Amino acid sequence: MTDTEMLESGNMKIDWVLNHMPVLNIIREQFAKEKPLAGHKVAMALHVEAKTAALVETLAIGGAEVAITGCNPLSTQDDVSMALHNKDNIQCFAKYDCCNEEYYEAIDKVLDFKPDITIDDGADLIFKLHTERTDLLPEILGGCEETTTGIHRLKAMERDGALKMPVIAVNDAMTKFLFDNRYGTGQSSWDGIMRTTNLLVAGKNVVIGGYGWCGKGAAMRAKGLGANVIVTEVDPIRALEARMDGNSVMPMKEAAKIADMVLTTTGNRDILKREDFEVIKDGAILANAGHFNVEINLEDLKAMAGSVRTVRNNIKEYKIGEKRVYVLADGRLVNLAAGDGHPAEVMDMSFANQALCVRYIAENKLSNGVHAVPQELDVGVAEMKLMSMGISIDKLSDEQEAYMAGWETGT
Ligand SMILES: NC(=O)c1ccc[n+]([C@@H]2O[C@H](COP(=O)([O-])OP(=O)(O)OC[C@H]3O[C@@H](n4cnc5c(N)ncnc54)[C@H](O)[C@@H]3O)[C@@H](O)[C@H]2O)c1
Ligand SMILES: N[C@@H](CCSC[C@H]1O[C@@H](n2cnc3c(=O)[nH]cnc32)[C@H](O)[C@@H]1O)C(=O)O
Repeated sequence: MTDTEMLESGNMKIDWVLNHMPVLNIIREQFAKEKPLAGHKVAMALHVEAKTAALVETLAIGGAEVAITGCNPLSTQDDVSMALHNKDNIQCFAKYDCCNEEYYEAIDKVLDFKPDITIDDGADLIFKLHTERTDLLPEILGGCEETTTGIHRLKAMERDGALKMPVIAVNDAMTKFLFDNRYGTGQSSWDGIMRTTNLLVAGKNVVIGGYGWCGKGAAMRAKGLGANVIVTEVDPIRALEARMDGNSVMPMKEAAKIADMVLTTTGNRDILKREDFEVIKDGAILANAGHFNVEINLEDLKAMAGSVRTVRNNIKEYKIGEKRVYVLADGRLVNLAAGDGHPAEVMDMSFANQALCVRYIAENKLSNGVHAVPQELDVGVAEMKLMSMGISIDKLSDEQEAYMAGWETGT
């Protein structure tokens, strides 16, 4: 593609998703009128694709200057990156398939811009700010974190007294994780796996590693596609929930023997490792929708494999003796590295929360530590989403409110 074609393609992708992000559009209109972010500099490390671009534009419309890079070496869409870089008050440094060095150089470039607000997906910017770029911390009003694992890391920093800035845990908003992690990952992971492999899911043994919000969504959609779903867990309550939702539950070492496809969604490392590869079924297809590229231990797989070759775009074959094991998108998030990420309607709510939380940080002085998304913002996003869907709901009467709040009546 020529540069002009790239630009056009990126802008068309952004226009398409914007037509399906009604809540973000309401916020854009408010931001255009009120300019709540005037004078602020927002640094971002998120998946650079069209829905993220819609968020970036919204912040710029609100008056902010924005610098952005990727949060995963394989999730950037270069046409969208170029389209963003060509917009007023926006700089974009993200590049698809960058090496480790380029990835962290781009994080530095975003920080060179001396932001006062950050948005992370996996805490990359905040980690740098607390290690090599501590000189920038005094200017930081606060940050937002998009994902579960990022929040685990930030809470660990807070526990150790190491977190020196306020952060809003956007992932933990109800209108984020209940929809994005569950329905978003549920749909987009299978979209990524199916378009990459061109294979049938029906009738296959599908193993889902982890039964958290992402795992629940992925298992639910695999079942809907006709798979026999097997869940692995380490948490007894979630394992029980998985069983009562109709899935089989067993340790990975057992599940690997019968798996046609494995999808990891834990946020933890080594969900698939040497002992599982030793027993894994010939032809098994492995994908990750959890965190970075640590859930499938590729070092173990490489060490065991006699040969490795690319057999189709985004599919590597590892040959262990006569056995073949296929890894999608190098074990990175299959929905973003081998797909277009979550559906626009879902990211509409996640990114509405981000935009409102950036505004909240700009307008309120927060203490250092991890903060919840204010409940009124979270409920407000749900109300706007329902309104955009043409759905109205009932209201509590005064009598009902009194009945629910009191203890004198009711037996
Ligand atoms: N692909 C995406 O677009 C996407 C979207 C949202 C979240 N995420 C990421 O996915 C991961 C999961 O997020 P979540 O919100 O579902 O988290 P969660 O905490 O709700 O669920 C994780 C589950 O994995 C289980 N687990 C941990 N170690 C395990 C092990 N060794 N074996 C089996 N199960 C194990 C936990 O018990 C838990 O039930 C995180 O890294 C998050 O950042 C990815
Ligand atoms: N950056 C790490 C952490 C996991 S990303 C998981 C996050 O990606 C977000 N996400 C999923 N799909 C999209 C998308 O299409 N655009 C932007 N963000 C997305 C989602 O909100 C989720 O919390 C990594 O790449 O491995």
